[in-house]
Amino acid sequence: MKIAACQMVSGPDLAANLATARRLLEDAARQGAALAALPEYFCLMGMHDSDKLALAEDEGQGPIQAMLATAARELGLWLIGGTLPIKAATSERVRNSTLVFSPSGGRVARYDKIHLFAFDDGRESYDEGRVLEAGGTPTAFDANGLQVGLSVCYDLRFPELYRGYAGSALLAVPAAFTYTTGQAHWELLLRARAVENQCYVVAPAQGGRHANGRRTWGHSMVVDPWGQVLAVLPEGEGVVVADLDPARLAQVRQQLPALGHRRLG
Ligand SMILES: O=C(O)CCC(=O)C(=O)O
Repeated sequence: MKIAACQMVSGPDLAANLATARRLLEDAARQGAALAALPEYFCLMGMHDSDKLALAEDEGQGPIQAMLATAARELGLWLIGGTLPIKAATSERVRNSTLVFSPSGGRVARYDKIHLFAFDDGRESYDEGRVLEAGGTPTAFDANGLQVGLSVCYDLRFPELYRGYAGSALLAVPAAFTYTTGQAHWELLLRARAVENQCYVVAPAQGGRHANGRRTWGHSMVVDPWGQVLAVLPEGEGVVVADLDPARLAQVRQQLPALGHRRLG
């Protein structure tokens, strides 16, 4: 099964971002991908945190979700819809949500980012807790018999989330890592999650200079269960495609049966 990670440099214009996402998904399908993933906030890298509130959709409604469902159906893809803001049920804040659509266009899973990013090195500062409400439910879905565990960006730093997905064939990590932290940790963490859980990792990212002045690290990639980077795109818009080979997955787990040697839960 070919899997694709789409890299974007999203800006504040929703229509432009949706058009770019669609074009990249078409490219992924043309390259033979059966599953494609968009990055965190593919629909918006706004000028202010509060832009997310203005764009937030009710679950099951709105132009962003309509675009994802249509693209999945028309292109025949399992589509991991990066993230988009979904209105929280009981507060003014929003959830940072990944919605997954099957090739028939039906929504099969929703995962809300659990760990909210905060960073301040005196030059850059982020605090997602200002507008986001954290999710609390690890979520996996089944794509043609392959289990896929969901996560978002900063979640990558919390290995216990992925341990809960142990046995999955694939981990998905849509992201918008900062340039600073990405340069230091992105590949290291992705390869660690792949090696320790003996599975493939698909990591679509934001990568470049955004209209809001922010710079993201990019390096969207697919990693195999041995920790090898199969495909990577350093910066700018584009698609990376690699083969998820169930035989390779079984071989790694058989040769080094570490998943079966866990002693501490
Ligand atoms: O963990 C990091 O270094 C970056 C995380 C991030 O940018 C995010 O979660 O949006």
